[in-house]
Amino acid sequence: MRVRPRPPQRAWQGAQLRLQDRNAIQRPKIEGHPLSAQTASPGIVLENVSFAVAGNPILSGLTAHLTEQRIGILGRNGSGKTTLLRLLAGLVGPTSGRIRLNGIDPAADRKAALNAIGILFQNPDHQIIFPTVEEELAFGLRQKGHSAPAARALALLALAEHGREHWASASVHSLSQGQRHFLCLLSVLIMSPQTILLDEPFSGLDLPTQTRLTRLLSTLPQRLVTITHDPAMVEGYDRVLWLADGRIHRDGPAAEVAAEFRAEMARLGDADADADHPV
Ligand SMILES: Nc1ncnc2c1ncn2[C@@H]1O[C@H](COP(=O)(O)OP(=O)(O)OP(=O)(O)O)[C@@H](O)[C@H]1O
Repeated sequence: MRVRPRPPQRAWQGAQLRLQDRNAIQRPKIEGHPLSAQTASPGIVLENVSFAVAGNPILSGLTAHLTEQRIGILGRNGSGKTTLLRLLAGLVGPTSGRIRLNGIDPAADRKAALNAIGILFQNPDHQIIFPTVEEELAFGLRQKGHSAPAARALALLALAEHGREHWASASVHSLSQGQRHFLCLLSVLIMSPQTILLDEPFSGLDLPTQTRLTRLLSTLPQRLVTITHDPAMVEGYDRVLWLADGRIHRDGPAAEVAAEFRAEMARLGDADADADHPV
């Protein structure tokens, strides 16, 4: 659960991400299956990355080269996870240091970043911008150059593959929070990005939906970067960065880091520690 007020620019950041570069997007012809991935990639490079707001450091000196397919960013509330995700997505640039995703500077090369990166925000209402399911799914495809009928056909195909063809003309407001979340995931997958950034992907979802999504996510060929405060979410991953107080506290094999994190959280819980403790 979030314990801090969110900065104002966070609201509608998904819509902004999708709308602000509307005119900058190329219109290449997309071929192949809508849910297929693009080519594998050299990875994510963070070189001494720092980010500050009005002089207050939020992230400090992050350095890592991430080439694994399943990467977890683990940390307590306020540790800087979402800020790191926003930097990786290029929604903001670092105050100092260098970020590259598959060779792209995501804050500088918006056009390339929009094609290469998909983001699933924690709150689907920060992401959905169209009134119906079909329009929501078709939007990105239209931006990528598909004709309206082709985008519609691909949207219907994606829904049918998940047994949701009856959602096509539904108003997004008629869907539950979990269903809207699932729609957002489909909107990301239909674009076939190389890298998918997931912000607390199971937040607000019931257990069957979590199980279904876990299964779906585990089959994806893309690189996934998942941010979470829940070690169970990432312990089967390849690598986990543990963020604490805006720094990388620990970086290593997922099972190891998740176990250490879990033990430390249990220790803090037993000590009835304050939620703003740096670790
Ligand atoms: N634009 C901003 N202006 C001021 N402070 C900010 C801004 N963005 C983030 N912060 C602060 O930076 C810290 C890290 O925030 P961030 O949202 O990245 O944490 P988080 O690990 O994702 O937390 P949570 O798990 O609660 O979502 C928090 O103390 C937050 O209040």
